[in-house]
Amino acid sequence: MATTMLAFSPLSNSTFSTPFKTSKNPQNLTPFLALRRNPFSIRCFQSPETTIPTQVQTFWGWLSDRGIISAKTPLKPGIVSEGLGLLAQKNLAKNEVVLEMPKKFWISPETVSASEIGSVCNGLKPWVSVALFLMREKMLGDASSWKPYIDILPDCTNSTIYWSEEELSELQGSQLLNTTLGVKDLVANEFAKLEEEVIVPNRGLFPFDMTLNDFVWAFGILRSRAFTRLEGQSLVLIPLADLINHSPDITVQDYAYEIRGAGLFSRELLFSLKTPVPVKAGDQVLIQYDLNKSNAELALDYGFIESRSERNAYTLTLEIPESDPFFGDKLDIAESNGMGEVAYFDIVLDQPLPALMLPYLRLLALSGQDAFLLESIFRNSIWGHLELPISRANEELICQVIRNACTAALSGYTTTIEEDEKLLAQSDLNPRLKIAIGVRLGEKKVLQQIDGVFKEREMEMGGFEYYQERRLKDLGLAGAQGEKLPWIGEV
Ligand SMILES: C[S@@+](CC[C@H](N)C(=O)[O-])C[C@H]1O[C@@H](n2cnc3c(N)ncnc32)[C@H](O)[C@@H]1O
Repeated sequence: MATTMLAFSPLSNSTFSTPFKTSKNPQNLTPFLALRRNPFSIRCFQSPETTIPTQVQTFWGWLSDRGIISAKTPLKPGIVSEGLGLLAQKNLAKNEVVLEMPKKFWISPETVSASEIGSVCNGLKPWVSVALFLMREKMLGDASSWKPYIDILPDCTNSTIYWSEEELSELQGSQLLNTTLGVKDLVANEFAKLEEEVIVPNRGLFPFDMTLNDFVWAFGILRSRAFTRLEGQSLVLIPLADLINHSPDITVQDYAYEIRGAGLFSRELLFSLKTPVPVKAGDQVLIQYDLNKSNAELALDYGFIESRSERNAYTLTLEIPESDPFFGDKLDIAESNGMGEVAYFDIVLDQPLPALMLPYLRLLALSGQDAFLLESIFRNSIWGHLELPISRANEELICQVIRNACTAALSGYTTTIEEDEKLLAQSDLNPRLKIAIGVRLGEKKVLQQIDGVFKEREMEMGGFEYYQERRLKDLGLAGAQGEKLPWIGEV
C-alpha cells in the first residue's frame, strides 16, 4: 500500500440542521472571513433575564394576530440559559402536541420561489436560496413581512463558523478545525457565485450591500435551526418551533416533530411539535436534536457539545491510491462490497472499530505474496477472506500504517490529554474555549484508543490464524495446531 490517507471527513447528516457537505481541508488558519469580535466574546443570549425582550413580545403579538397562538397555546418563548427557549404554560404529558404551525408560516425553498425574488432563484441550491431570502428580509427591515421573526434571530451562536482566528487556534490539529475551515470555504465560494450570478445582475431586487458576513450569518441560522428531516422538504425554518432547545438527557430516538395534514377536509399541511418527555408548568420544553452527531458536529452546527463519551469521534479516511499496481482490482472488490475508492470510518470513543474497517484495510494492504487473492477466481469469496487476517505481512502493514497515522495526527495538537483535562476542570471557562478543549480532548482520546487497538494487534499477531493456515485446515491438510504437514506445497 503506497499511501493510506487519514483526513477529516465531511459529515453532516443533521436532524435539525442542513444537508451541506464539506469538501477539503484548507491547510492554514487564515480566515477569509474577518468576523470582528473580541476573543471568546459572544453576543448570543446569556444568562437568564426575567423580562422578555421587546422583539420577543412583538414576535408573540405577530403570531397571535395570525391566529397561530392563542390563550390555549401550552408554551411561550422565554429567556433561558441557551438563549431563547420554549417554556411550558401548564403541565405537559409525554408526546403532547405543543405547537402546530401551518405551512404558510414556514420559510422553505418554496417560500422563496413564490416570493419577489423567486424568478431569480431558479436553479439555486435549496439552502442557498433560503439563505439569500433570509439575508434580504433582514436588510429590508421594516419593509419585510417577516421582520418580527427576523428580529428574534440571534446574530451568531457558538458554532465554530463564527469563531475568530484566535478562538479557532484553540482547535489546532483537530478535525473540527479542518471541517470548519472547509465549511467556511464552501460558504465563501457559494457567496461569490451568488453575488456574481444573482445579486449583482439584479440590483433592483437587492439594492443593499450584501457581504460574505451576512451570508455566513444566514448560513449559521439555517445550520442551527432549519429542520431537514421532514417529509418532502429539503430544509425548512419554522418560526417559534425553532426556539426549541436541545437536552442531552432526552435520549429517545423518535423525532418530536412531523408534518401532517391539517384535517380530513383540508389540504393544508401543519408542522407539529410534541414534547418527548413530560414537562412541568414553567419548565422548558426540550428535544434531542440528534443522537448520532459527534461533538465536532454539534459544535459546528449548534455551538455546544456534550459530555457523553460516545459523542467523541474521529473519522478515518482511507483511500485506495491510484498508484497502487492493483488499483483496478481493489476498486472492483471494494465496489462489489458496497464501498468505494475512498471510505470514511467514524471511530467512536469506547466503542469497537466499525465492522468494515479491518476488511477494507486488509484489501488496501494486499500485495506481494497475498496478491493472488485479487485474481478474478476469488472475486466472490474475497470479502469473506478479508474479514479474517490474511497474512502476517498484511496485518503488520495495517498496524504500522494506522499507528503511524495516529502518531502523526496526535502530534498536530498543541496540548496533551492531561493538559486538556486540567484545563477543563477550571471553572468559569468561556463557552467557546470549553467547546475547543472538549472537542480536541475527545479526538485525542479516540486517536489514542485507535493506536491502542492496533498496538494490541501487533502484540497478538503471532497467535493469529492466517489465510494459508485456514485454507490448509479446510482441505484437511494441516495439523491440529494449524502446522503445515511437511509434504504440502503451495495450495
Ligand atoms: C434551534 S435554536 C434554539 C433557539 C435558540 N436558543 C435561540 O435563542 O434562538 C438552536 C440554538 O440554540 C442554542 N442551544 C440549543 N440547545 C442548547 C444546549 N443544550 N446548550 C447550549 N446551547 C443550546 C444553540 O445556540 C443552538 O445553535
